[in-house]
Amino acid sequence: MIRIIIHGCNGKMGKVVAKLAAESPDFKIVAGVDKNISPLDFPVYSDLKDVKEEADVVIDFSYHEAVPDMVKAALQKKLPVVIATTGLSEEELNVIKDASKEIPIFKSANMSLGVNILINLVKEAAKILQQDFDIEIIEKHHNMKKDAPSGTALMIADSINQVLNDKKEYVYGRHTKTEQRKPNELGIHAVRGGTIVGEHQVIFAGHDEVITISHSAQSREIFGYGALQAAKFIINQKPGLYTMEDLVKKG
Ligand SMILES: NC(=O)C1=CN([C@@H]2O[C@H](COP(=O)(O)OP(=O)(O)OC[C@H]3O[C@@H](n4cnc5c(N)ncnc54)[C@H](OP(=O)(O)O)[C@@H]3O)[C@@H](O)[C@H]2O)C=CC1
Ligand SMILES: O=C(O)C1=N[C@H](C(=O)O)C[C@H](O)C1
Repeated sequence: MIRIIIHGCNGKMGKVVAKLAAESPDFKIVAGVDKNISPLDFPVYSDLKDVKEEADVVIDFSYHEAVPDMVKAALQKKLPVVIATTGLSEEELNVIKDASKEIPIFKSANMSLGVNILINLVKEAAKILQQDFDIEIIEKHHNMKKDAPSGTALMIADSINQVLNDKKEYVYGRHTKTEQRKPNELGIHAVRGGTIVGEHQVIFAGHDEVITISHSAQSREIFGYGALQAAKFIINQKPGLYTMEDLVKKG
């Protein structure tokens, strides 16, 4: 049985992870960390460094500013970490990279299998269409999401740039633009409203034709399930920074 600490346990995703873990004989939530420390089915602390329970891994769905201290505490405790939180700054990413020299860290802006398949399809399309098609990404999320654009939209954009001969420049929305679109642009657009779980569309627009590759998350459970699979994977790895690609490769 894998013993888990959930960082951000009182949030929307923290609660989903706790519910899925409780339904499985393979996982046990031994403690949680959150700003709100009312106890759940497990003890809840305000800081990872104060957690007394023995654990095998930390799963983090919290807020970008909370991630560096969480990673430093995991490093002290020599605990592997699964990071799902998005909106991380360069500085926060550097803390993660440095820590991954000493502990195994799994990080993905999207824990669903589907988005990771979409990324493979989009890379193939981008290779073929790069000369004549404009690429734009539209993401849609619920009205409580704090970061924009989504981590997934940025991850998709970065994976497109990996395969292009001439790298694109990201353009976020176009509300202040007064000139026409340049060929080297990759537009990224964020929509926020209601309870949309998470939608990503990648549009390849050519002359008189448009190809759209899209993914629509229909529940938060797909992310929670992916995070638990990532936890199972990361506890057996050497120190390093791992992604969904590593997990999918492993089968
Ligand atoms: N990779 C993936 O597949 C997915 C990633 N995400 C990402 O995960 C993150 C969380 O999403 P979601 O659950 O919807 O967000 P919520 O706001 O519902 O949950 C975040 C939780 O973390 C808590 N928190 C904030 N700061 C701290 C801190 N310093 N220490 C401990 N806990 C803290 C929040 O408390 P309070 O509310 O009091 O601020 C809240 O309870 C986001 O970045 C989101 O983009 C979401 C879904 C899928
Ligand atoms: O905040 C969310 O809800 C989600 N965030 C992730 C992101 O920023 O890409 C993943 C998912 O789409 C849900």
